[in-house]
Amino acid sequence: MRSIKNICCIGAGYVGGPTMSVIANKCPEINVTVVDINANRIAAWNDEDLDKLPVYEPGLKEIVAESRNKNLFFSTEVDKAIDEADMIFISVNTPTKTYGKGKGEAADLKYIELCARNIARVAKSDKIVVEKSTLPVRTAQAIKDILHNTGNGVKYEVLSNPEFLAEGTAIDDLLNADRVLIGGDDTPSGKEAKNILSGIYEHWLPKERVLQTNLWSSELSKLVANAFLAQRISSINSISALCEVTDANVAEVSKAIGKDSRIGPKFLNASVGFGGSCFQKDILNLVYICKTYGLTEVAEYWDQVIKINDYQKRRFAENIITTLYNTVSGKKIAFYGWAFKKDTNDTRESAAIYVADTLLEEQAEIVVYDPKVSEEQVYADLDYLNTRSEEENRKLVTVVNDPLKAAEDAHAVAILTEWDEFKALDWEQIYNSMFKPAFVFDGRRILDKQIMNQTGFDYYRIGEGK
Ligand SMILES: NC(=O)C1=CN([C@@H]2O[C@H](COP(=O)(O)OP(=O)(O)OC[C@H]3O[C@@H](n4cnc5c(N)ncnc54)[C@H](O)[C@@H]3O)[C@@H](O)[C@H]2O)C=CC1
Ligand SMILES: O=C(O)[C@H]1O[C@H](OP(=O)(O)OP(=O)(O)OC[C@H]2O[C@@H](n3ccc(=O)[nH]c3=O)[C@H](O)[C@@H]2O)[C@H](O)[C@@H](O)[C@@H]1O
Repeated sequence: MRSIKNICCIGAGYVGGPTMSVIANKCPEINVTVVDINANRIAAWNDEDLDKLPVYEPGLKEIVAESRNKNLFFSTEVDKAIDEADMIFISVNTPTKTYGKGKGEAADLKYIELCARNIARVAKSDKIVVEKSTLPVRTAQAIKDILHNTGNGVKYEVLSNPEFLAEGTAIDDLLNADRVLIGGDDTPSGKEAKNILSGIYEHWLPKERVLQTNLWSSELSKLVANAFLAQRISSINSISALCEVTDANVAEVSKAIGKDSRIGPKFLNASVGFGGSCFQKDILNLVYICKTYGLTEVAEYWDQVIKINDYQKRRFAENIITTLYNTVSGKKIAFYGWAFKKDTNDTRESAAIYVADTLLEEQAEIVVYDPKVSEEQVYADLDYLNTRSEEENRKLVTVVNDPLKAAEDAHAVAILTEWDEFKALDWEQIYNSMFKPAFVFDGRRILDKQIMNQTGFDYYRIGEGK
């Protein structure tokens, strides 16, 4: 079996960066070069100050510190890294299309195609090309078509190796993956390529956790895994609405049903709605694929997961408005958290953005505090929605770096992200600094209801009557 000396990964984002750092760390005999066209991102990956890495993940900076410039390199020299590599991971973004056919649903594959064409143009020796990005089922066919039509004699094997890490726990997820999935052709060279990639993961994972399948099962399994996970959240969030009007408690319901080993306890936390760059995008993509094959009922079934998620975000915002005597105009609302979950600086599709947008339409004033999200990012997220002018967003929204300051003279605090530090805040001091009645809307159910009520707050949380 061929041995791999050089790996190149195209795309130094939330997946490419952490995944390649772990591979380099666990496979010291392999040189790993992560390349990106975004020079700022590469400069940040190379920054001597490890707190400036472009991705915040617990445990990441330690791994980067151990391996960087030994066998882990970050570079903008894409062609050079492709040329030198035996194995090339494609880990570029695959966002939802914002134009043309499939707008708002299909995955935009232009970056993937550019990578394939770049490889076809540059490669002079045989390569294993690995799809790491999440892709619609059958994308590997398009990649093969591009690679196999160069006429220059270079041979390629295309593998699908989707990534299952979650942000905030990426390093732990990579080091202790439930499974690694490798799809490829069942030809002798396809099997050899799958075994070579399996061998890389077997440096730190038991062999039985590395699954090999055909290409299409692997591509589709990634979309299905995300759809099932998101479906659990929408299921429990739909029940949270029912709990609020029946005096049932969603946490008690989650616990009760989760004890059934057939259901299991994970991913049953009711929330203000799931966010993140992938759940919505991947389900929309699944819906689009089903429609393309004429599977209308299947498409509608999965679309409902998104609809409930939109409903949950809207419901949370509308509850704030109704509770604050049907008007938030000119009222100050402190947002605790902007990231889509704790322990990440990523804000893509964060529920906070949409809750803010609804409240801003009602002329609320919002003060945001998030320990890892910058002021520019908050404004960029709101501007991207195009609901109002950039000036208005800056007039109505302030970003501060102190949670106590955010709450000063506020009418309400809304908890949008479950950062641990919010539990340890001096809530009595917060109460004293706010307008009365002082409202707290806990979209993450992280605070103790009894203590909050004793402190004097009007405390509401998702999935429970007051
Ligand atoms: N973010 C996550 O937690 C997970 C993401 N995924 C999937 O992984 C893929 C990547 O996601 P992220 O890392 O979050 O995206 P990202 O947006 O953080 O990173 C992608 C990077 O690719 C670069 N890029 C785009 N086209 C390029 C080209 N032609 N040449 C060189 N660089 C190029 C971009 O500049 C960007 O830095 C997506 O398909 C996503 O669905 C899968 C599992 C988890
Ligand atoms: O393909 C991807 O991008 C990744 O998507 C998710 O990972 P991620 O979005 O990073 O984070 P999750 O922990 O899944 O959380 C997603 C959202 O759901 C919310 N959530 C999660 C769990 C829960 O019980 N309730 C809930 O509201 C979180 O707060 C967050 O907003 C999957 O968990 C990963 O396996 C997958 O690789």
